[in-house]
Amino acid sequence: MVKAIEINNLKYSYDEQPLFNDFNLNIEAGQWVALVGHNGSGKSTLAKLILGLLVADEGQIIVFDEQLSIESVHRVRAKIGMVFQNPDNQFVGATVADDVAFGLENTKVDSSDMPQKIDAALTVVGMQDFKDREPHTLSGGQKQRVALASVLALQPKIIILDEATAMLDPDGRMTVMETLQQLKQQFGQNLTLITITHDMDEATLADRVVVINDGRKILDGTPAKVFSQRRVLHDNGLELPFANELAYQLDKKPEDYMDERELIQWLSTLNK
Ligand SMILES: Nc1ncnc2c1ncn2[C@@H]1O[C@H](COP(=O)(O)OP(=O)(O)OP(=O)(O)O)[C@@H](O)[C@H]1O
Repeated sequence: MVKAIEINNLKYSYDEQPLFNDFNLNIEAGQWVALVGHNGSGKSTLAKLILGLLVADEGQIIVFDEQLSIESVHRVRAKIGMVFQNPDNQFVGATVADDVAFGLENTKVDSSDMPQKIDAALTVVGMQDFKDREPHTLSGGQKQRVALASVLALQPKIIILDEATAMLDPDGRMTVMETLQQLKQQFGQNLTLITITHDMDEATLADRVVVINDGRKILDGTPAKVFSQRRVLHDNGLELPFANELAYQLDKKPEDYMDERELIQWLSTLNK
């Protein structure tokens, strides 16, 4: 197993107020991890620590065998792409293609290779036909896919999406999630995804769900394992995914986890 991220005995305090105290987390290369927790649980802080935007008080953060330090922070950051919540705050270019080019211009990519790299990144997210469009004319979901293309063009090994769908309508959310599913299929072991989200339905799409609260890991496992813990989730201010809550209300036990497709199958058998 190749480790993408290894966090050992992490301690971090804001103004003497401890948030992480002996926090540990290992993420395998190629894994899609949904990091969930209610407001203020520490998700964004963890992302900032992994990126070296905040410096841990104690402990180690290792990204693909390289320990994060003042000396290594630029090399570590180059392995990680970030997509943020507000699609409108992520554009600098006059067109979609300019925008993808902007990140590439800061790298050593030969300018003659740029058009091909821009096209390739936009194709991966299904936005190649929009390359001459002005970003402000796109929908929220399309903007986030372009933001993903800009990150992908830099060939990161890890992409962290911090509430990247929170400002999108259901359609936009769905297209971004479908894009992530495609990325996972296409890149396999070569791309690790971390989605920070309040949306439990989105979290069901990940390989693994990590629930944190007050900087502590509360649950960690497959969606089936984590979402069978209805009581624990409620105690930590979280809901079940829609399909699970509905199944529960229809008298299924919490441990009878089913995703949306399985719920539909089960409901259709009740109808017969
Ligand atoms: N710059 C800061 N100075 C002091 N405290 C902070 C700072 N940033 C965050 N905190 C505190 O640290 C805790 C964790 O915040 P963080 O933003 O990591 O949580 P989160 O899980 O990402 O929340 P949300 O879901 O609302 O984005 C909160 O109690 C927050 O008030």
